[in-house]
Amino acid sequence: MEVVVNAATSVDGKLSTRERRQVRISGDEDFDRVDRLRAAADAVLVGVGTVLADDPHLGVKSEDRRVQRLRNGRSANPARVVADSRARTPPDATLLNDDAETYLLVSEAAPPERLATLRDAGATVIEAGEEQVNLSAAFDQLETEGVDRLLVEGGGKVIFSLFEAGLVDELSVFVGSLVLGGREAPTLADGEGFVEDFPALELVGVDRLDDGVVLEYRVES
Ligand SMILES: NC(=O)c1ccc[n+]([C@@H]2O[C@H](COP(=O)([O-])OP(=O)(O)OC[C@H]3O[C@@H](n4cnc5c(N)ncnc54)[C@H](O)[C@@H]3O)[C@@H](O)[C@H]2O)c1
Ligand SMILES: Nc1nc(=O)c(N)c(NC[C@H](O)[C@H](O)[C@H](O)COP(=O)(O)O)[nH]1
Repeated sequence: MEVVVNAATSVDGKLSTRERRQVRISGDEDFDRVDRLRAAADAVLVGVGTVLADDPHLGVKSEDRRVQRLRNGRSANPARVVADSRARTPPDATLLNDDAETYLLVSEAAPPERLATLRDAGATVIEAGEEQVNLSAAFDQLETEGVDRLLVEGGGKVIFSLFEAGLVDELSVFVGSLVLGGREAPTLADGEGFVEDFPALELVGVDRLDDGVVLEYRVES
């Protein structure tokens, strides 16, 4: 499976404010670029922290692109995937609506009654890992469901875990012209952090977009 990570950060590497409040970091050109990435993906993944903070939809915004997907024999929208070890996704979350299929990646620690509620709300549950989701094992199961290209839209904890597990193939980051600051504010890669064996990135693209830049990398290890 090809795993593509995309995020928008402030110039100091933050994904949002210390209150985890969404900020408009990029602009319309970047949102259109993200829409193209979504349209090219079989599924779009976020961590449950992002679901709780932003209640995202994760669908393709452009009707032309949805129509093109249907013409190509695909679903109008990519599937939605939430890394959600303890099944904390609210049953009324927007991404559980009927616009696309939704997979919840959970661990053995997820309470069975939560799983029953979320299945009733339309989710397909994939279990992998004891305490936290074992992303590598969960991705193997997603692949059997036909997910060959997965777009990851954050947040910082999930992105770090994916790098730690060596699962990232491509990374694109829109760096906006603003400073959010705050040592508690989520960054592109949170979690424990690396002290050695940092992921090796090859810079393959630099583009000016909106009032910022998009940096594109291929991940070598
Ligand atoms: N600017 C952007 O592009 C962008 C994109 C997405 C999110 N955000 C922001 O990021 C913040 C949320 O990020 P976050 O880091 O708190 O949460 P996150 O979205 O990374 O979710 C973290 C949660 O995912 C679950 N999880 C399951 N398996 C995991 C694993 N193997 N490793 C790590 N986590 C696993 C855990 O329950 C964990 O608490 C919000 O403030 C949101 O607005 C910004
Ligand atoms: N490209 C981009 N520029 C930004 O300035 C910004 N704040 C995000 N943030 C991503 C984000 O945290 C959301 O999760 C999804 O953008 C929501 O997606 P929907 O519109 O609900 O489909 N992304």
